[in-house]
Amino acid sequence: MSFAPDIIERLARARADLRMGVPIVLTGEGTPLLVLAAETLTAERLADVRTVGAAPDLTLTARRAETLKARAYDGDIARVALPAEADLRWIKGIVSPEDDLKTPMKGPLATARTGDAALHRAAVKLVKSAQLLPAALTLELGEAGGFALEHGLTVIPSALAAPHLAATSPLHPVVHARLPMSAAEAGRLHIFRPEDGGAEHYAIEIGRPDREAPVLARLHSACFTGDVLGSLKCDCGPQLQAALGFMGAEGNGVLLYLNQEGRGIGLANKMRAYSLQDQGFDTVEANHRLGFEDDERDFRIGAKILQEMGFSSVRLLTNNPRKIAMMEKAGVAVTERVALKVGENAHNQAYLATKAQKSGHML
Ligand SMILES: Nc1nc2c(ncn2[C@@H]2O[C@H](COP(=O)(O)OP(=O)(O)OP(=O)(O)O)[C@@H](O)[C@H]2O)c(=O)[nH]1
Ligand SMILES: [Zn+2]
Repeated sequence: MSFAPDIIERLARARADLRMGVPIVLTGEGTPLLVLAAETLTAERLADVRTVGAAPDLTLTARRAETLKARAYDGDIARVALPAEADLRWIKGIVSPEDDLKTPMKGPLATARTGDAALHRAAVKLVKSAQLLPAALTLELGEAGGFALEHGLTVIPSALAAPHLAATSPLHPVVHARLPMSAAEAGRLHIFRPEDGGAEHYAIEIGRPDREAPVLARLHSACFTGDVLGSLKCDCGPQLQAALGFMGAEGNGVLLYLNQEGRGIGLANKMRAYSLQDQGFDTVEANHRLGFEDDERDFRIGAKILQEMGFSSVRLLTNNPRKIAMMEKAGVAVTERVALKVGENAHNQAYLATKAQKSGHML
């Protein structure tokens, strides 16, 4: 019998630690690494890191490095040597693009080209999975166990963590209850909870769809600004209402409300992207300047929930070919694509055009 947390539980702890600014320790084949999320780093902790001995690096994604004109010798990441005089402001300026236009010359930045970067890569992945800016202050430790014990830090063995950072967590139904809605009186809301301590996702079942036939389905990603505030910058609110309306009119359907705000980067980062959009960058460029890929969502979650509910084929309401491909790959057949074009306005025309040009959306 053991009360000790397993690797999934330790990863959940590590994410919470990083979000609060607490360091964690990554172990693996190479030298153990002390990891702090750059976004939540404080001046006090930076000063503490400098007392440990080794010279810290600032590990960034290659996307962010490209914006900073820093060479990414490690492929998808870059290890920037932290100059001895660099203070907290300097670090925040490197990892966050808010001031890119005000202070465009941040370099030249020296990046490491030798040594093993596997743990640095794992560090960025972990920080990103905590929905923080994908950048970490990383410091090689002589020894991990005693240091972690002395400071009460969470230790993550990277080999054990890797499969869980790449996989979709299993999800389990928690509860469901009747929910009459204006779009459909015969509604039922199901709550699904992932095993990894991440956000819950919801399924809105309308009517009692036949599990043996393709169900009219929508994978909707949370958009606080569009869904709740009626933002005109995107088409999410009208798409949500139209999808529920179609299902109500047919009498059957399933709408998955996936808590993957901002295409998986979280609301804070989406607002950072919006601020970059106000400086003239489009939705894809803004994500890249922040260090993210165009779309960080894991659509396998949607397939898992549908399968858990007993569905194996869908008529999918979408204009996004990636959603169709990912559903098929995850084992849910898409027998038909049902177009969902609503909510175009003067504010979101460029956004929709960019999605068509750069993300392959069907117009
Ligand atoms: N990062 C980022 N996310 C955005 C932006 N505008 C909207 N979003 C998010 O994008 C997601 C909307 O995606 P969906 O409605 O599923 O749209 P889609 O991928 O275009 O696919 P379909 O609507 O099915 O065609 C939501 O999570 C929004 O919060 C933006 O400018 N930047
Ligand atoms: Zn939106």
